[in-house]
Amino acid sequence: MIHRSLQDIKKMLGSEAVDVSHTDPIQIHGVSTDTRTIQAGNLFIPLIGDHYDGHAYASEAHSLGAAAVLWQADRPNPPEGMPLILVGNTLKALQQLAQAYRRELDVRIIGITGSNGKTTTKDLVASVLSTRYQVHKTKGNLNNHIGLPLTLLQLAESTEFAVLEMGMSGRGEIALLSELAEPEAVIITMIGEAHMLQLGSREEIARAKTEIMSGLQPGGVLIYNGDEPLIEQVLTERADAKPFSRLTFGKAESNDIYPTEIELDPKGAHFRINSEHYPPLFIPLLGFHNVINALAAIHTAAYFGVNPEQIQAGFQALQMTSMRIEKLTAKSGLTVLNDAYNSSPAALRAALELVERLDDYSRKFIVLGDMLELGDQEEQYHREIGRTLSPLCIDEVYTFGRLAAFIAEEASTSFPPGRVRVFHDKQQLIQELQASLRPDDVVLIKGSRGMRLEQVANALLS
Ligand SMILES: CC(=O)N[C@H]1[C@@H](OP(=O)(O)OP(=O)(O)OC[C@H]2O[C@@H](n3ccc(=O)[nH]c3=O)[C@H](O)[C@@H]2O)O[C@H](CO)[C@@H](O)[C@@H]1O[C@H](C)C(=O)N[C@@H](C)C(=O)N[C@H](CCC(=O)N[C@@H](CCC[C@@H](N)C(=O)O)C(=O)O)C(=O)O
Ligand SMILES: Nc1ncnc2c1ncn2[C@@H]1O[C@H](COP(=O)(O)OP(=O)(O)OP(=O)(O)O)[C@@H](O)[C@H]1O
Ligand SMILES: C[C@@H](N)C(=O)N[C@H](C)C(=O)O
Repeated sequence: MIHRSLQDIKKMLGSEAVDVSHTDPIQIHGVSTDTRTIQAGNLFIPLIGDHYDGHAYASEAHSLGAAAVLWQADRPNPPEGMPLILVGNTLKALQQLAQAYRRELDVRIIGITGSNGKTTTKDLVASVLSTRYQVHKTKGNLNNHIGLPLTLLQLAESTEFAVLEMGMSGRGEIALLSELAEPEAVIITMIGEAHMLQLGSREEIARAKTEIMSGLQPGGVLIYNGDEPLIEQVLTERADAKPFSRLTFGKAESNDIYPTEIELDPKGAHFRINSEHYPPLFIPLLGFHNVINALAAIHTAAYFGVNPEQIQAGFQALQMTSMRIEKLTAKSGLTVLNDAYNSSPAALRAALELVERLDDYSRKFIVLGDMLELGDQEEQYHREIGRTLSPLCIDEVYTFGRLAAFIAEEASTSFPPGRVRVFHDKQQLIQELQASLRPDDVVLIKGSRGMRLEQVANALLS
């Protein structure tokens, strides 16, 4: 994490800094925007949010050990008796400080975006690079205009690689993140339908994702899913002036790397790729889509000099973020596939394809929550999923939420009576599942973040 004097911080803030209250040698150790997690020595940066104004917590931050605070100049009554830097805008100051700190480090940065697979690919890339380098990766899902700057400010001076997840839900957001991080390599995992509400079409989603090019260093590399024609299309539109190289991955043999043999089993995926330099590979992740995510990690690792044996070792040592097709076993023996972090049509199709292939369980249940932020086609998207469900591959369908009920309505036309059930009360859903599920069953749980379906997974596991 950042360790600098208050005077240095003021210099790093550049034009954002208006004035500093102290000239004595105050040392800053790390940054916090939240008094609920602040550490002694931190610089407290109060942000103005949806529920609170962080400036109201500046004195509390100081009493909790903050070494200094930033204060937005248009906020009344700046506190006295604590080291303080007056700034034009605290959010912009956070971002400016993060970029300045990044530029002082020797760190090499990899940025990852895409509709789905960002977090998984970030964890895979970090794991394979860690076999050779000191790597820092985005913690959890801290991937937006606040989370990414905080991640940059967490970097140690000795960090060699930073693997940063870049999330968005609207135009211009990825460009900002890329320009803050100034990556040497960028990855676009795939283009789905997530955040269609804000963007309106998959073409616009692709344009938003390719904004990641805007901060790419000259001579950098773009690693992207070659199965998605929209990426090539919008890249042509961009006509980025700076030189960059490109590497493709995907299922099609037209990609630079593609899988040649795949065997999915209950513990993960065995596969080979189209290069004799690579031994058979294994990832401890379920689903074909994760093989594709692993290809992105292979490209990235090889680009930075990690050899095939180190790549396989990295896959074996994978530390995966939770709630991404997380396979868990209840005390009863029930298998829970907790995929509750988020949902969107492409992601749900990937998860359902995985479940349909499973054949080690007595019965297969799916619990599907609403897919949010899909815009005016939301009902159609849910109905399309419902029409893909077959009683030959899935035994029981449980839905939760207004939109997921459309999945059930369509599925009911092909499932026997009583095998498709609609819920709008989470506790009732949990009770019914607990009454129905048996130890040798498997249950997939998936819904958008706003549905909080991890509460269902946790209840079944307790
Ligand atoms: C601003 C902030 O960090 N808020 C976090 C805070 O929320 P809360 O409602 O409690 O506070 P406010 O935001 O209203 O308060 C303003 C500040 O005051 C501080 N404060 C408050 C109370 C207190 O007692 N002391 C205080 O100091 C407070 O800390 C604020 O700084 O807490 C919540 C619970 O911990 C956090 O969830 C909330 O974080 C917000 C949502 C946030 O954006 N956090 C980032 C660090 C982050 O990266 N969060 C990720 C999720 C990011 C995400 O959704 N990504 C999208 C793609 C990007 C979409 C983009 N358009 C966007 O807007 O995000 C995705 O799909 O992946 C995470 O939490 O995992
Ligand atoms: N390459 C992929 N193609 C389609 N779906 C995928 C892919 N990778 C992951 N998924 C699905 O998306 C879910 C979320 O994966 P992950 O968290 O890695 O994506 P993300 O892009 O970080 O998502 P979010 O934007 O919600 O944070 C997975 O559990 C899986 O269902
Ligand atoms: C917060 C936003 N990026 C997100 O994850 N939206 C999903 C669809 C949700 O809120 O459930």
